[in-house]
Amino acid sequence: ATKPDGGRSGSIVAPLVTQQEFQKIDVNPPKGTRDFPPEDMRLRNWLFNHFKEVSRLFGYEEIDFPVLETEALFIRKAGEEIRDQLYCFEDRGNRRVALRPELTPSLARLVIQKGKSVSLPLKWFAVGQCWRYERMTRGRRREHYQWNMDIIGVPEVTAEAELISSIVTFFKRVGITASDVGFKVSSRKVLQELLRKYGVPENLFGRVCIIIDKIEKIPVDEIKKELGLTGISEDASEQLLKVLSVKSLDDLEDSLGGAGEAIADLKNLFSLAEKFGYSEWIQFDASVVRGLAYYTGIVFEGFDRKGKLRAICGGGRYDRLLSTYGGDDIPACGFGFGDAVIVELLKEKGLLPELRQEVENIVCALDKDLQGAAATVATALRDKGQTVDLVLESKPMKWVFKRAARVNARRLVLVGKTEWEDGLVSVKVLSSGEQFQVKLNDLE
Ligand SMILES: OCc1cccc(Br)n1
Repeated sequence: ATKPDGGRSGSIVAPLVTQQEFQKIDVNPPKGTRDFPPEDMRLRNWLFNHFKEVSRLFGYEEIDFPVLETEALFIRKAGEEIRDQLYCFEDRGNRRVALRPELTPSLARLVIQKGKSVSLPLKWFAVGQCWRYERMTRGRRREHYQWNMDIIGVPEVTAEAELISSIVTFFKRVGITASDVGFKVSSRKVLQELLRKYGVPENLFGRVCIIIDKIEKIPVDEIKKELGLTGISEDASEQLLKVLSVKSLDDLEDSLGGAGEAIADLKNLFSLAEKFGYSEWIQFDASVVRGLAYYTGIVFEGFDRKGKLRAICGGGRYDRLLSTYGGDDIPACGFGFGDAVIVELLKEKGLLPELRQEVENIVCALDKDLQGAAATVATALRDKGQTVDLVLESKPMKWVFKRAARVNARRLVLVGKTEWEDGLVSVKVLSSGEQFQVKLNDLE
């Protein structure tokens, strides 16, 4: 019988780890994704903390959901880009799943799941990573983080007015002003009223909006062709495109032949903007449609007034989304705010914060048999809530001073043999050079 180790026993020779067992890996993250090393993570935390603090300022509650959802949650037959780029696959249980491309469908799912156990209105916020699978021809990102705030259960335009106020609050907190950024505001009820006027069936509404949203991205003949494919008459298409170039609410009222819901909503929003104190930030712009099929009313998007960047954020009312998932007919509105364009804008405005690592103390034993004592000192400081970088091995002082500078320590705490016997440690304040000895318990 062969020996258990295939005949190599006797002189036990540790088998060499042969080369093929090490396979050099690609240390870069997958295409279109990012790592967040400390300096990038500090900026991300700074940004997300502002998102979350503003949300809490407005009384919203934080929620979260899985980045993985069933694919069906995002399958809408409206020709949206977000659908074409869905990061979807079949899992090991042969389930069709997708990495979420946005957060709103998950929020809708959670509201329906909670059903009668939650009382309306709900004011929820989330900051979550969203994904798209785009051929990397354009070298664009496949993931970004989105800040969302949503109000569920309020049909009035006060909801949209408050959402815009929260974004304005964020901009002001990071130093962006109304001369840097504005909001284009419109209402899809304009398109809805026109489609009804031309007898276009309701079920085409989402699709038509997605086509119209491409107005500045593809030639107008292509837009007309795609509208024609939905069965809309040439005349109706002309009218739809004409209304998008309307420059004022009064002109819109004229072109719609009287004040319908769309005009009433927009007038109400503009008067509320005055009361919230952000009138200078918003303007009516009939060409804003947004690229998500489920919006049904007010839509808005934040833009940089220099026109150099893509939309900073966007949102609107989506009163039908919950019922399309089999939920009750609950009105809702919200926005999404990505983590990419805002950083480009802050960079351009010179508003990116200088964020350094900060540590109050670097603790170091002066010889290796005091390493335990140094651990005691570190723990005592940490128990007082003080941040400590503990030098974990015996190092020359030159090394310690270099590390103290690198971690931006405020002071150096040295544990020396003679002082420690008297319960003392030596402290050196690195900015002033001030030096003193102190009893460990008195070290604040
Ligand atoms: O803005 C659309 C979008 C969705 C998911 C991921 C990325 Br990057 N961008």
